[in-house]
Amino acid sequence: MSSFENQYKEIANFIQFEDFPLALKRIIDLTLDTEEISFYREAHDLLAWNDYNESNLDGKREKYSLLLNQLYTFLEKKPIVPSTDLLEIKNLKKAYSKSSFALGPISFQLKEGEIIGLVGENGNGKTTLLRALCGELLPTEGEINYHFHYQNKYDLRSRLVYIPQRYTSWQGAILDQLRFAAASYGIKGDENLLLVELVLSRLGLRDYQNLQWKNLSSGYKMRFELARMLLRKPKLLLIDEPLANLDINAQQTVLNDFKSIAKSPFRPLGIILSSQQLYEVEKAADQVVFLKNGEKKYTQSKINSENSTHHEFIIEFETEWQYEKLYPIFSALEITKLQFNGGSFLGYFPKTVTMNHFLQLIIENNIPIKYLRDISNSTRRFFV
Ligand SMILES: Nc1ncnc2c1ncn2[C@@H]1O[C@H](COP(=O)(O)OP(=O)(O)OP(=O)(O)O)[C@@H](O)[C@H]1O
Repeated sequence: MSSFENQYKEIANFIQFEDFPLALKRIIDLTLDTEEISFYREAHDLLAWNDYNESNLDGKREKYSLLLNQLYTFLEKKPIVPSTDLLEIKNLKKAYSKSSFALGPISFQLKEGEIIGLVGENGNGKTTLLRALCGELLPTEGEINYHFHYQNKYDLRSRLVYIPQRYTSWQGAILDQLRFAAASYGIKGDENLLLVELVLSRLGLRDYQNLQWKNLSSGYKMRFELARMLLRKPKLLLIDEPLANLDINAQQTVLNDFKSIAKSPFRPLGIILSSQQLYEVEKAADQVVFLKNGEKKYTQSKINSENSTHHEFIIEFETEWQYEKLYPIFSALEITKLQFNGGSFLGYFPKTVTMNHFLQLIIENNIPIKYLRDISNSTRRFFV
């Protein structure tokens, strides 16, 4: 089954199980993928109908399914973009004249449709790396190769979008700002308003479109930046700490948004994001690059399973039981180390041990467990 068919089935499921907000977001993604004004109009009409039919579930099921099927018929004829290389950095280094900090050497590759999560404690070089990648900082050594066509530095900056931690401030209502941004990217006439409305809806900004930028919360300011990004259709999105000002639900939502935007079968995008939210980033990213004192300590990859082969089974768990009660039980699994870090235990076992073995022992011995996580392949193990 192609990635597009999977996408279609997933949306059909959202409709069937009445998750209409999620279905609508994904229908808008497909609508944007068509790049056809007639579909922008259809989706716009659906949004307008929605405003007066919030509780009409049967109507929603019918209308959403109709548009989804029309989109499917159109898009199944559109060629799926094969995943190609987007960015390669080789032995990149950056030193500052007024600081002892030095980034690198760092090497990695990014393909279209992939997400890289940059993780690491404060001051370990995440922002420095993103600024070097967007051309704001000149590397001291090494290479940055962008595998997409651009004519000059200015053109390069229009093919990639860098969203820093501190946003530029904007004047006026966000609808007007986005319409202006779209016009400056060459989107004129009816298409301008239709596209901006879709993008506003896609990012949950529809109810705030007439607010002044300065009155948006920081989470919504980030969404506004993403809306500007979607209008520009870049190849590469570099974004510094996008989860920093979001509550836990919004973090999940934004990461899922990143995933579906990056993995569009027709207009894929590469994303590099930095974050302190290790678990959330690990779930969404294809590769996690862990920076420590400016150096790449570890890359976790979902794409290349060789990289994720762990040497031992490490489990983080919480229980009220004490060390002396636990250790003899876990020796049945040949535990090599049991460590308490204040809040939780870390158990280190040979790599032949699996989660099922561990769970079996927990159940057989009736150990009360409050929290449990396999961190054998997680960068979490470097933080504990
Ligand atoms: N323009 C600069 N001149 C001199 N030193 C700098 C400059 N920018 C950053 N640094 C130093 O480089 C180091 C890495 O900073 P950077 O902002 O890249 O880390 P970070 O991992 O993004 O941190 P955070 O999570 O706190 O944003 C820090 O020690 C910082 O003081």
